[in-house]
Amino acid sequence: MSATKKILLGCIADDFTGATDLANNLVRAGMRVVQTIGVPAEPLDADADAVVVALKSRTIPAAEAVAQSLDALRWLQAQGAQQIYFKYCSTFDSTAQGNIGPVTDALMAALNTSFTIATPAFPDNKRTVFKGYLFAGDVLLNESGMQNHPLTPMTDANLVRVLQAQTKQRVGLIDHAVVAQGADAVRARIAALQAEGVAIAIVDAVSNDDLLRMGPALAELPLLTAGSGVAIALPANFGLAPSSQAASLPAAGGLQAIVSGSCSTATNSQVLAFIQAGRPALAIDPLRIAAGVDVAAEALAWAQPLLKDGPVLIYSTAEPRDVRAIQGQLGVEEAGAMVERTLAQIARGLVAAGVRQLVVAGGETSGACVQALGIAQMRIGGQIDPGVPWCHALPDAALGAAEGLHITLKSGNFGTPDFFTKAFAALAA
Ligand SMILES: Nc1ncnc2c1ncn2[C@@H]1O[C@H](COP(=O)(O)OP(=O)(O)OP(=O)(O)O)[C@@H](O)[C@H]1O
Ligand SMILES: O=C(O)[C@@H](O)C(=O)CO
Repeated sequence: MSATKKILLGCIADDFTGATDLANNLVRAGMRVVQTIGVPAEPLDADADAVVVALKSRTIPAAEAVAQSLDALRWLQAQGAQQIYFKYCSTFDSTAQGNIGPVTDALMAALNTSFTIATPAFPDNKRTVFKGYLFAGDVLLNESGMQNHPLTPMTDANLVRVLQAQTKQRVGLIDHAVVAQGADAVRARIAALQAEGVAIAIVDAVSNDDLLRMGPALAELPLLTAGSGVAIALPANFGLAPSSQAASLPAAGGLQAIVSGSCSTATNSQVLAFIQAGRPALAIDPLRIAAGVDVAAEALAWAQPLLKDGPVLIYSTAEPRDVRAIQGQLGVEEAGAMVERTLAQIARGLVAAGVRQLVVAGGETSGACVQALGIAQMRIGGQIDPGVPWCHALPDAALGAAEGLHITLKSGNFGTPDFFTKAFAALAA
């Protein structure tokens, strides 16, 4: 394989659904984007303005997250990337030990740069930052439910404090009063902060206009760290403007299915809406998997005769109380791993049965499915809902999908209640 053209922007995302979220915003602003699953062993064999390397590094030990991110950086630099973007969650998900701080420090050192920004603002999905405090919807991060997250409980909405606890470099703030004045004011503030010894600045943004206003000031920074929001301002820095061509994918065909392992509030309402719309849906029972039943084979046998009549849903999605009960019996990790393995096997079986339009709900579930399908890279297409695009990929040759698979990876929290029907309509449009 050989690179057809040097890329402009190189991105490192700390999870799979977050990677497609970032890619989606870049595409909407005019870049052609490819997402790779992990760091490729070979040079890029596609024409793209930006590549997003999707890692699963959000909650792994900090040293491993650093090593994987540096690996991704070296590969992106080899593809010609002129600027690097480290993408984390719009709710700044991180453990007490990191990984946002340690990965940022390591990337700054490797890029030999003494200043970068940090902003998870994503106004399209109601994540805003004001005076350094992160809001999810109308409430502070630590009142949004994120304080109870099993892996990354976020108990402080003050991002200057949160990030300062993860890095030895000094963390400062570019507040909204500066952002509102535009790029020159942001540039001046960056210079002043650098003179004070600040290395990383949290940046306020409460609207897309704020992100677009600061955009030109970001062109000079070798490294940006952010959620996906700031991405809407970057293609313009490379002379690119929104175009429908950036989102173009091969024509879609084949059968349609949804595999959902997300148990978030949003996904629960999407499953309910699909069932209420009269579409066929099958619930997976983790206790039957644990009892040794071949639940994947059962589900595939159920789906087979129905697929010709439109999309089917296979889900382990459940309400928090039911999930806790299962976790109490099987253990949190064991239950998760068992369900992920089963759903991944089902995704493989569905594609082998002719599914060519596949929706996967949940970050961990997406990781398991994409890996089981043997997908190495995806071309990013049009947006279904903020943060969720359709993608096109070539799965494992053994699955017989030589024409490729349209796939979308939906973050647990994203999408309107009718997402599962809307997604297929968007592809047909
Ligand atoms: N009924 C269930 N009981 C116990 N665990 C479950 C059940 N259904 C799914 N799981 C597990 O819960 C986890 C859900 O995580 P996943 O990342 O897929 O969704 P999410 O957290 O909603 O999405 P995101 O990370 O995008 O916010 C997976 O490990 C999955 O296997
Ligand atoms: O930024 C977000 O909220 C998402 O892209 C994400 O990272 C989900 O895991």
